[in-house]
Amino acid sequence: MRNLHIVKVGGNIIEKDEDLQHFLDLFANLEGPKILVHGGGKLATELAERLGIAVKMIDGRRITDAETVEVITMVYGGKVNKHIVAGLQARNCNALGFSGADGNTIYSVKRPVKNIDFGFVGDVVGVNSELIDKLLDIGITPAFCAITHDGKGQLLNTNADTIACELAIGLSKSYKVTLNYCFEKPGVLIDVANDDSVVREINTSKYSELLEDKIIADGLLPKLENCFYALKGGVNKVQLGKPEMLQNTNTNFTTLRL
Ligand SMILES: Nc1ncnc2c1ncn2[C@@H]1O[C@H](COP(=O)(O)OP(=O)(O)O)[C@@H](O)[C@H]1O
Ligand SMILES: CC(=O)N[C@@H](CCC(=O)OP(=O)(O)O)C(=O)O
Repeated sequence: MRNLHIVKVGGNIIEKDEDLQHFLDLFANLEGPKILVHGGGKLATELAERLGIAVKMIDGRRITDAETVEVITMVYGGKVNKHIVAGLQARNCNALGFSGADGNTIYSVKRPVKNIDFGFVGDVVGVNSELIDKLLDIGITPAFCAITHDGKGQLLNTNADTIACELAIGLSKSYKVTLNYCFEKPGVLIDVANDDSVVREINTSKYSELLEDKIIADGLLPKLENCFYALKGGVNKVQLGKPEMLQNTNTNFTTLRL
């Protein structure tokens, strides 16, 4: 089976252009087929606030009303996605920008209302891996933003970590996938203020231990849920850390195992 790298880059890196450009250097240098998935939550929050649209987050997920769908479409599908695609083109990496609606690549359903009404937030139902596979075959690097669609004309806001995870599971049928979550920390830290406290390997029992000790908190909670879901779904390797982990050097990062 061929190798495939799927790399998700988070909002804290995207927000600082210098950090984003450094990430793009390392991503563009990866050999072989690759897919980029980007967030941009912080930039969406900034624009919503400038426009006077209230921002509400619950459990790390954005409550997405009709006005917020407009904001995220402009920020994720427009500004951030096109900036990243242009940055990759400048590095001779032939990127093609996608939302899940483009080529029907990622379809989802509006999250059913239980205790909380998240609004126009999508839960992924499927991935059009056939089309993505064909694009990879002709040397295209897809760059996905955090938007999916319901097939009836509605765009849905979908967490970028989840998009990366679902793409990784969908493409694991035809590739040996390494799923990389790049963020501003060198991995899961025992002490979030100390970059030297990286947990190098987390298996399911270590995961339970870290959860019990409340070491895994905030944005890391849904991220690690996605990591283990991906491994159970057949993804070959899942790792978490700073963009340097893409270089295969001696950098510290976290590897997840079942
Ligand atoms: N134990 C921990 N190790 C590393 N990061 C942690 C830890 N606990 C909480 N975090 C926080 O989780 C955040 C990463 O989650 P998130 O903001 O969702 O990432 P992303 O930038 O990919 O969207 C980090 O910015 C960090 O502040
Ligand atoms: C439903 C939901 O919460 N979607 C996220 C999508 C962006 C994202 O995931 O961005 P980061 O990776 O930068 O956090 C949001 O709007 O914040």
